[in-house]
Amino acid sequence: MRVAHSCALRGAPLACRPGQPLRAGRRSVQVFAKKVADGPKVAIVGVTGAVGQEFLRVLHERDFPYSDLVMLASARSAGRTYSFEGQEYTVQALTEDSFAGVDLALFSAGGGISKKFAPIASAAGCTVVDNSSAFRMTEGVPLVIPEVNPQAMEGMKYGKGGIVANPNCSTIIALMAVTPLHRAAKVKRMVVSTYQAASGAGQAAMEELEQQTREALDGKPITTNIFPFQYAFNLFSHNSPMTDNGYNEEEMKLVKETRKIWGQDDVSITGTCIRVPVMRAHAESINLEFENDISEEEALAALAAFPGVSIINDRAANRFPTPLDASNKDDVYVGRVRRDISRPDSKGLDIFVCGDQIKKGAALNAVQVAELLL
Ligand SMILES: NC(=O)C1=CN([C@@H]2O[C@H](COP(=O)(O)OP(=O)(O)OC[C@H]3O[C@@H](n4cnc5c(N)ncnc54)[C@H](OP(=O)(O)O)[C@@H]3O)[C@@H](O)[C@H]2O)C=CC1
Ligand SMILES: N[C@@H](CC(=O)OP(=O)(O)O)C(=O)O
Repeated sequence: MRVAHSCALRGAPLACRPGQPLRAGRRSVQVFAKKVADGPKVAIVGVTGAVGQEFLRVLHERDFPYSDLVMLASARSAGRTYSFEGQEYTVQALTEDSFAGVDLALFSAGGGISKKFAPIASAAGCTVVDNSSAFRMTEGVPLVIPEVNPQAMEGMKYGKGGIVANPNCSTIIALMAVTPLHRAAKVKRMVVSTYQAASGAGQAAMEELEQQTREALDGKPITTNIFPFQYAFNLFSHNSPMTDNGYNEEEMKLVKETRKIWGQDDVSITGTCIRVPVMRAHAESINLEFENDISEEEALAALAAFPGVSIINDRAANRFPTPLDASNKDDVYVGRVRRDISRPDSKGLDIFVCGDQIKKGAALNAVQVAELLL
């Protein structure tokens, strides 16, 4: 039976409906709790973080069935409470015993925590969807975008143990747009330039961007805790560690993860990742070289037919996707679809993509993966 409840996250009164963003400041409307006796017992690891909070929103929006929820974070947050679908939950400190009786865990507390605790959870029979980079390139661990390669996790189910990795957010957003084109004309080479939002660096980075913006407008000294540079009214090379070949780790994730997800080692990929002062949606400019001919019309038709992709491509109005179009949305937005005139043939395209980093880039993709485990 469907039961009406109000819903609140982070203590603020929120009104929400399945499939709709939560809205603050109104009295509650009807929502349909999916707490069901025969659903999985679900743990959220890193529940207090930017992605952890989004997990709760997405579970709610998608009516994800669960029999119970366990909220886990560091010892710093133990005792904090969240109200979710009409019930109070107390955050517990993550320990090795946290997964007894838990069927499914959504991890988003950083790679170190995943490395240590995901195998412990799996050994206890809990199936893990890991949002960190810890196991993405581990052989035998599927790296899944449900619209692209759901077959990679065939046979896995909640309550049976095992780890599924959620790809890097820039990779997910790029491949949501490029995969339909790849299927239409086979990508040979891909050149990606990203414009990445603060959310990719966590809740504290989002707060720093907001604080610095106020400080800059007020003519005050700029506080820099998260990044070594002023972030407001600035941009800089992605903050992930530099590797020996001059690419940073974020750029190399795009290369390696794309090859694993497509199961194709011979695709050539290069990328430059930049952090821009945008709150929560990443943008990416992508140049593509194909094995076969593909026209702009064919590309647009392939994109329009792909689930989870929306097109904003109005040349006359100079209206194309923006990070704000994509913010808080499930879909990835694609536009600026044009033939690459630097080539003599019809085997090159440019596209521009925007996707919400916390939603499809992280929590939504992970919950869609979890749905495949039901
Ligand atoms: N798919 C992707 O591309 C993305 C992946 N991620 C992954 O998710 C992780 C979290 O991202 P985000 O939510 O943005 O980060 P936040 O900094 O906003 O949140 C971090 C979370 O991890 C928890 N945590 C930190 N230390 C511990 C600990 N020792 N034990 C248990 N929990 C701990 C924090 O709990 P507390 O509040 O108690 O400190 C908090 O809940 C990232 O580090 C990254 O690995 C994130 C974004 C995108
Ligand atoms: N890609 C995120 C960072 C991140 O969390 O990546 P990963 O999950 O690959 O560690 C960003 O925008 O910076």
